[in-house]
Amino acid sequence: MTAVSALPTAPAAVVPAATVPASAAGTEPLMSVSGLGFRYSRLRPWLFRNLEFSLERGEILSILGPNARGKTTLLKCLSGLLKPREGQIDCGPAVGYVPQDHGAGGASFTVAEMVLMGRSRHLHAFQTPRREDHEAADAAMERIGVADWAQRNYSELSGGQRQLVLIARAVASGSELLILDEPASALDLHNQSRVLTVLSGLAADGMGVIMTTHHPDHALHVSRNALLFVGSDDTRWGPTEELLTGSALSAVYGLPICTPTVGTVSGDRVIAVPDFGPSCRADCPVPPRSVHSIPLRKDLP
Ligand SMILES: Nc1ncnc2c1ncn2[C@@H]1O[C@H](COP(=O)(O)OP(=O)(O)OP(=O)(O)O)[C@@H](O)[C@H]1O
Repeated sequence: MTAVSALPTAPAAVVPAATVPASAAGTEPLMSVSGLGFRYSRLRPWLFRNLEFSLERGEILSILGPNARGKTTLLKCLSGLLKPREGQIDCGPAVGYVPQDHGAGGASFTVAEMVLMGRSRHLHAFQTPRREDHEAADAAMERIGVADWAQRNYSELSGGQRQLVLIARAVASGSELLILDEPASALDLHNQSRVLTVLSGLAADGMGVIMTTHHPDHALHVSRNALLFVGSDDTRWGPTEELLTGSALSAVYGLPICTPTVGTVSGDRVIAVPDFGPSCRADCPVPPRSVHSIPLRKDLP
């Protein structure tokens, strides 16, 4: 296992995993990962190496990074769908995995049947779902807000609706650890809020949640800790506000991003605002006030 100290020096509060206390409360982490590395073959580059983090009960960990950097691959390793090339994953509970691909395939199941499938790990082969399985599925559909579609055909739902159904299926599974690949990517603003609220509620109930997201705002909103893919051998884990700074996000995504604190109806929030550049329409009512220089990845502390 390569020592974490081999990583470039991280910002002061973004401490290397090995020095992070397992838990302020002294409880066992739900999942702990050390020295994790993966590449699809010897001929392909490493997507990540020396990856270290842990997740406690009641925590939502957000994973961020550019496209094709290896986030889905990491989730598949954490869910047991892919075997890491190196390192170790210690995980006690069963994991509920919600994939990124929401294609309906040729399936002609109802929403209720799809959610009930989440109970399969509680059943023997060919066993008919019991009353408690139906109750768990119904409760999950109510919680996620998809109960009204119970008898609709899953394949006829929109992408966003299917995303909510798959989250309900994972909730119905009763897993203590949910791993979700971009759970809010196809959702409108109201449903993004609904999913973040549901995930926060599950965490408040003592579950652990790991999700990928392309929305720094979502991470800042619900996650105490985040994991940021900076480069193939530079993956950082730390407190969200201290990891997802404007300069770090600008360097990772290659465009100026600032992170102001704004007042909202529910309190002050740190948000991430990207500057999409000269594509801004000419009659934009607020002229740009300053030109940011984008820090390069190599310049990150
Ligand atoms: N089965 C596979 N065999 C070989 N390469 C793969 C396989 N699956 C994914 N890859 C490659 O691994 C890299 C990382 O893919 P991955 O889906 O993990 O990225 P990601 O960070 O989740 O991307 P996105 O943000 O676009 O969803 C990509 O270059 C992808 O083409």
